[in-house]
Order: sequence, then C-alpha cells, then structure tokens
Amino acid sequence: MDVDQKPDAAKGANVLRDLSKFGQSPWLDFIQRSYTADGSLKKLVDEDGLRGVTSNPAIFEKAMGYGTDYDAQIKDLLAKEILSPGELYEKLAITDIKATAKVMHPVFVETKGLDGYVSLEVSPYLAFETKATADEARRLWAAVGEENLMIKIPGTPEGIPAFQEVTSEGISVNVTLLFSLEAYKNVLEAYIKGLEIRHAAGKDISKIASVASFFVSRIDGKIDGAIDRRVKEGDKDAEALKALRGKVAIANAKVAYQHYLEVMKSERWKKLAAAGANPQRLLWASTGTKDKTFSDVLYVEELIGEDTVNTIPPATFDAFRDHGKLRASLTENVDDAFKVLEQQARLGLDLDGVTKTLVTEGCASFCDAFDQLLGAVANKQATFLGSRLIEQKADLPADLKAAADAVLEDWRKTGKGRKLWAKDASVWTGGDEAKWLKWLDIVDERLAHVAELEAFASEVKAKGFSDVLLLGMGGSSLGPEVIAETFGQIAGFPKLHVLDSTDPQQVKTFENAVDLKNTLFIVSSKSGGTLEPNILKAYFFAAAEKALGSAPGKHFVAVTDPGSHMEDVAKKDGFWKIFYGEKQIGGRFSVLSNFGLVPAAAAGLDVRAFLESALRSVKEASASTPPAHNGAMQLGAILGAAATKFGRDKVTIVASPAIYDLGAWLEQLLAESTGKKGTGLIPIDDETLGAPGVYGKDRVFAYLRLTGEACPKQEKAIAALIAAGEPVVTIDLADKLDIAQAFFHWEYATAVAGSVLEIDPFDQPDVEFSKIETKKLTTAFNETGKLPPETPFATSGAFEFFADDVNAKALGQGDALAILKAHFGRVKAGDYVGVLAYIERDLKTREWIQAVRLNLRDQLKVATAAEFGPRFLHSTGQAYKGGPDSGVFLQITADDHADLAVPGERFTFGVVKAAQARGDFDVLSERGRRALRVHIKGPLEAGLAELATVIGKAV
Ligand SMILES: O=P(O)(O)OC[C@H]1O[C@](O)(CO)[C@@H](O)[C@@H]1O
Repeated sequence: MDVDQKPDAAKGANVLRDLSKFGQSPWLDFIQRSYTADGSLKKLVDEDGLRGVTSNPAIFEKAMGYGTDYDAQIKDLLAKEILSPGELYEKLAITDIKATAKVMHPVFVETKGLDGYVSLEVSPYLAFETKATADEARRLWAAVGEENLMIKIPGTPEGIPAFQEVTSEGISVNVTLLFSLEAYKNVLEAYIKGLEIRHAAGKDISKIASVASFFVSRIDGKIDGAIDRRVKEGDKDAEALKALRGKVAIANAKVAYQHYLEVMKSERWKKLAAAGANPQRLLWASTGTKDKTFSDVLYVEELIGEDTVNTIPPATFDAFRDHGKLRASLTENVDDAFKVLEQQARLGLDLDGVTKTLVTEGCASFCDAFDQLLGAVANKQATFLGSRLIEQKADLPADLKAAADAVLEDWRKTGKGRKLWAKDASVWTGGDEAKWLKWLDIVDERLAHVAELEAFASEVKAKGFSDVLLLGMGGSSLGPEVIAETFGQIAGFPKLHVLDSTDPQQVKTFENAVDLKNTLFIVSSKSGGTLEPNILKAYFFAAAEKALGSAPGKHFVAVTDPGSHMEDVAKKDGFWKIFYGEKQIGGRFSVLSNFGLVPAAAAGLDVRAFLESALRSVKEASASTPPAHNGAMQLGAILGAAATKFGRDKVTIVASPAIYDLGAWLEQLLAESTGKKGTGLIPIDDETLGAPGVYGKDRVFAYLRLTGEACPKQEKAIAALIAAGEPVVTIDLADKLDIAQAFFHWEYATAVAGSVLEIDPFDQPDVEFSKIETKKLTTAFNETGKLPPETPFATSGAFEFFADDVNAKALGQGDALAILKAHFGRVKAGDYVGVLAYIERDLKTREWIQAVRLNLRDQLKVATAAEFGPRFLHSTGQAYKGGPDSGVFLQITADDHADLAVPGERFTFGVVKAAQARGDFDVLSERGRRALRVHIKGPLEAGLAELATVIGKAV
C-alpha cells in the first residue's frame, strides 16, 4: 500500500485523520509481518490517525501463504517443538498480533481504551459451535495476553451465546460476519446481557470493549447482481430495480445504526454506562468497493457517523486518503434508508434471504481461506522437516485418484477430520466408536510420562536379564514383534522374543531359546482374559519357578488394562511390575501405548525418540491439517475408495527387508478393523512381488520403503507395477525409528477407510465367535477328557479332509488331488486364497507356505494369504469370517508329535490348538465360506512336502 502520502498530509489536510472529527475511527483491515516490522503500520498511525487493526483468516492466508516473511520463525519453532499446522499457524499469528498490539498500544492509551485494538479471529471451523468458540476465545485471549486485543467471534446463532459468555468474563470481542439487522440486534442484546451478568457479579465492566462488524459491500454484491439479472431478463420493475443499485447495503447499515442510537438511549443501557460500560460500536466491514462503476470510496464516505469504526482495506484506505470527502453521512436521509429497505422487500429482492446466504458463504469462505492457510503452513513445515517426516506418494489410475479426491473433498467440506479428532461417532456408524479413540491422544500422553518407561528400561538393564519373553496375542504381540524384528538385540539390553502361539512345539522352541533363570517375562493382554496369554503365563511361570528354584514373580511384568483378570493374577503372583493400558484403545490400536512401549523399553529402544517420531505423524494428521496435506487421510481415502468403487480390496503390503515385519502388524490393523459386515480390506502381506501379469484387478499396493535400505528387487518390481498402471502408494521412512510414525499413520488411515466403508473400525464381532466355539471345545475336553469326535469326508494317504456338508458335497470323494483340484477350481477372479496352517511357525515352514502361496497366486492369478494359526485368529481371522465372501480357505492341521501340559488344566497346548482350529473352521463354515481342512497324519515335514506337490498339480 502507498504509505508515501502527499507531503502535506502530516501537516493536517488528511481526511483519514479527520474522520475522528466526525466520531469515526479508521481501522485497517490488513496485517502483515513485514508491514508491522518495517514501520509502515506505525506510519499510518502517526500520519493517518489509524486507530485499530483487524485480521481474519483470509488476511492471514495472504500474509503467511506467500513469501518468506515467516520462514525464520517457522524454522526456529520447529527446531524446538513438534507442532501441527494449526499450532504452528497460531504461534505465527500470535507473534503478529502481539507485535501489532504493541504498535497500536499508544492509541489505546491515548484514547483511554476506546481505540488501539487489534483483532484475532477464532478458528472459522468453530463458527457453528458455541462451547468450542467460547473455549477458543478464552484460550486465544490468554495466549496473546494484550489488553488491546479483541477476539473476533462470528455472529452466527451459535457464536452469539459464546460472545455473551466471554463478554461476561471480561474479554473484549469483535463480533464479525453480521449482515442482517436481526443478527445485529441479537448481538447488541448479548453484549448488554454479558455486561449485566458481569456487573451483577460485582466485577468491573469498564475495561471491556466491543465492536459489531456489520458487513456492507457484500450485500450490494448480491442484491445488485440479482437486479442486473432481472433487468436483463426484462423485468417489469426494471426501472425501480435499477434505482436500488448500490443503495441497499448502505440503507441496511444506516438502519442498523438507528437501532444502536435507540438502544443507547434506553434506561437499561444508561445503567450500565453509569457503571463504566463502553458502548459496543458498529464497525463497518467489507467496505472495499467491488463494483467498478461505483466510487472506490463509496462505503467509507456514506457511512461516517459518531461512535463508529470503519475497518478499511488497504487500497480503499489509500483511495480515501487521496480523494475521500468528509460529511456526517450516516444520519443523512435516514427515512430514505427505511424506504430503500421497504422497496427492496416489495420488489422481492429478499434481503433477509441474502443476509442468511452471506453468513453461510462468509463462514465457508473463511473456512476455505483457513484450509488454504493451514495448507501453506503445512507445506512450509514439510519442507523444513524434510525426511524427518515420512513421505507418501501415490501412483494411481486416474479414476481411482478422482474417487479418492472426491472422498477428501467431502472430508474437507464437512470437516470430518476435525470430527474424527472431536471423537464424533457420526464419522463412522454413530455407534460406540467414541469409546475407542484414545489412540488419538496416547502419544502425547505417553510422552508426558516417558520418564517412567525410561526408568523401567534402566532397571531392566541393571538387572542384567539376558532375554525378554513376551507372551500375548494379536494387538498385544504384533507391535512388540515388529520392534523385536526391526531393531534386533540392542547392545546392553536383553533380547526380545515374542511368543503368540499354542503350538506345543513352538512353545518348546521358545522355552529352549531363552535362559529361564535370566529372562524377564512380559505377560501382555488388554482384556486379561484371552486364553493364550493366560495359559502361556501359567506354563512359563511354572517353568521359571522350576529353573529359579523359587517364586519367579520378580521376573514377571504384566501389561494389561486396569481391573482385568490379568491384573489380579499379577498381584497374586507378586509380579515385579504392572503396567496399565488404556481401556479406550483396542488391541490393534495399542502399539503406541504401554503394549508397545513396555517391551520396547525393556529391549532398550529409545522410547522418547520413538514417541517423538510418532508425534510427527500425529501432528501431520491433526484436526487442523487440511486433507490435501494429510497423508494418512489420503491413504485412508485411497484404500476406502479402491475397495468400495473398484473392487480393489486386497491391500498388498510390501516392505523393505529391514522393516518387513510391519506387515504382520498392519495385517491385524486392516483386517480386524475393516473386515466385517461383508466388506473390508483384505491385507496381503509378504507375498513376494511378481510381474504385473500375475495380478488381477483387485489390488492396491502399499510399499513401505526404508529409504537407505531399499531392496533393488522390490524397487524394480514396484516400478514395473507403476508402469503397468497398478495403484501403488509408496511410504518412505528415513529411519527405522520412523516405524513409530508409520504406526500412527496407518491407524489414522484405517479409521478413515473404515468411515468410507461405512463400518465400525473398532469392533471385531466375528473373532469373538470363534473364541466362543473354541471355548465350547476346551470346556468339553475338560469335562470328558477328549474333544468331540469328528469324521473326515475323505481320506487320501497321509491326508484326512474335513469340511461342512455343503463344501464336502462340492468337493467330492476323490483322492487328495481331486479334492484340492475341486477346491481351488472354485477360485475366480477377485477372490483370494487363504492358506491357514496350524503348525509351528519357523524358517522352514515359512518358506514352505511362501512357496505354496506363490504357486497358487501365479497359477490362479489371485491374491494369497499365508497364515499361521492360532496367531492369525487375532489378526486377519476377523476379515476371513466377517469380510467379503471372496476367500477360499485351505486350513492345515497336523498331528502333534509332542504335547505340553498346561499347569492347572486338564487340556494341553495341543488340545487348545486343535480346538482353536476347529472353532475357526466351524465359524468359516457357518458363514458359508469355501473352506477345506486337510489334516496331516504322520511326520509333518513329509506331509507338507506331499501337500505342496499335490497342490502344485491341482492348480
Ligand atoms: O490383549 P488381549 O485382550 O489379550 O487380546 C488379544 C487380541 O485378541 C483380540 O481381542 C481378538 O483377536 C484382538 O483384538 C486383540 O489384540
């Protein structure tokens, strides 16, 4: 703006300064850091008699969105703190507001608090929320802490009660976005009420200032537009309509001013005035001329009157200084103003409707501007953080990209990201989702208590344990497993092992792998009631007791939710420590709570750095992050849109070798969260990449790449998939520690995808069913000493085949080859095959299952899942039963060559595993899934080799 005004301006001939002679204060509707810093603003005060400054989200967008004014502070802030775009914006804005308040303060002093204010607006996202607006007003008031601050609150029906409330608390407010006389009347009434409440409470009301920002030119913009349209269409009232061009907004303002004068004369006001109250002045806003056929100072010249403010945009400010004329215009021709309003009503110009629309549009455009602003801040933040933030890139076919963008635009428009953070269940099914959202806050919460975890780590180190053996299932084991696999043994700390099986051989292998006398056992169960951790605890407690020759409680730690059965057990058995989980977090969302952190600390991971990494993801996906900058939201939108609109529901997880195990955790998160009600995302983990030709059109590839350690083979295969037009989302992690970021990123993305799929991502109804079926079987065993008998529908060599009647009928009575041929013959495009093996999971069996599944994939051209039971029951099992009916399952069981007793129980580990397999199979059958069970009799290795051969022939 032109601050080099005419030389004689300072001497007196300055119409801007002379506005005060008419009782009007010129304020500036503009803020910019460099403008305040380089003395330009002060010059306006000194030379033009500037008496106040207003800001709004659109103004800050212009200030912060471009140029480098803010870069130094951003760098400085981000070096010290991990912030969301909203928090960062606020710190920048507050710095500006404080600096501006300082420049304006002499005016405040000189005018005894009448002028000298600077306004800062509450978040425009809150315009329709009373409590949130009031809370934010209080927060900003305290954060700025300047006596010449005004908090700007929109004069919506929800904003007005908030305004009244904070006025009664002594906060000075600029009520904005007022267009109608009715809204203005309500605002003035709320001001008076707020003062009365404060006065009645015996508190000082003389320090409160307020203005009512009445918008002007936007009204003409709408009304004149309607006039022009009607004239063009040859309206019969064309002449009368034309006569109203450029008149209605000013008339509306004049009439509002009359109301102000009326109220000021009232006895009610006089009482308050006697107690020191300051009137709430009308402030003319939106006073830049938009219609080029009008004078460029129209909305200044025509609205000059006593006790008013005009907040003038820079160009209009310059124009008025240059050629503005002064006269007491506001009280001129008031009757005509009333007539104009009558006339517009008679002509059907619908000022009431227009003002309502303008409120809605005004709020929306401030939200849009705020989205832009936060986006610009997020961009700068991403640049400064560089590789400290995980980076996501999506290569998508155009139609999928458009569908995902449509989801994001819906989320932006409806503020769903903010609703998610506000724990509003309407984001999903409107059920009890709100009770399961503490994972959103857990990183902050744990960081606040990280010293406890650090102290625990030191104690573990000092005790010199050689091993940590974690006993748990699903959400209680998969996160710790990722940590163990990713970081390996950390120098000076014990080696972390994670056992999540009831296979007797597997249990024995783990027992042999640790030094029982020198092992710290972590029994991990949120509910405390899950069968596996309970029997594993019983087993290892007895084993440790035997090895130590004394009560082993001091070698045991429990991680469990408060009030659980496991807590009782831990107390009774004198465990060394009990760490608590958060009840409002489900298992698969618990890795950043104590369920992941306690084993991480015991294994010597830097939990503080780990949580700080996670916090960067939390902030990136914050309520204030616009969808266009929220990678996790984008990921959820892509996965949701791909599954619902394109049948691409197989999320194929590819991870760099050094972080390969993330997929195991991710499987549970995606499958248990989304696989229900016949829909869902089917995670396909660890399926070695093939050439594009081996895939159907049902995949989305999620590539988690550890940048420095990318696998060349994977890179090549991914590049080929992208070139072939397959959808690939690549997520780059610069450091292993950033798996913490990936954890939160995917949790948030899963919640978003759940919303798109229209399901509750936080329950797991179908898992519970197989637990019930298993329980029935183990109870039967405890009563009778055996599991209920079962009969194979066919036997072939070492194999016995089991299926429900429908499946058995479809598969016939032939030999193994015929049955397997018939079974896999049912697979069609878009299906997936699940190989579900209830055997020990070791290197050999993993290689075996991998070879079998790749053969199935390449022959049948479908996605394949390779899973070990009972571990997958707590992971992908939910989706297999509750998700889409596109799975074809081959369950594999085998004779146990050695079994292990469970202390205190009649059943053994082998019995439990058998019961779990049968419970699982029964539910698959009950759900009408294409499921076949093959039981291997005799030596396992030979049986598996034979099975692989027959499968090879069958497909
Ligand atoms: O931690 P808990 O209560 O033992 O549960 C283990 C796992 O079992 C499930 O409840 C069902 O599979 C998972 O959601 C959970 O992570």
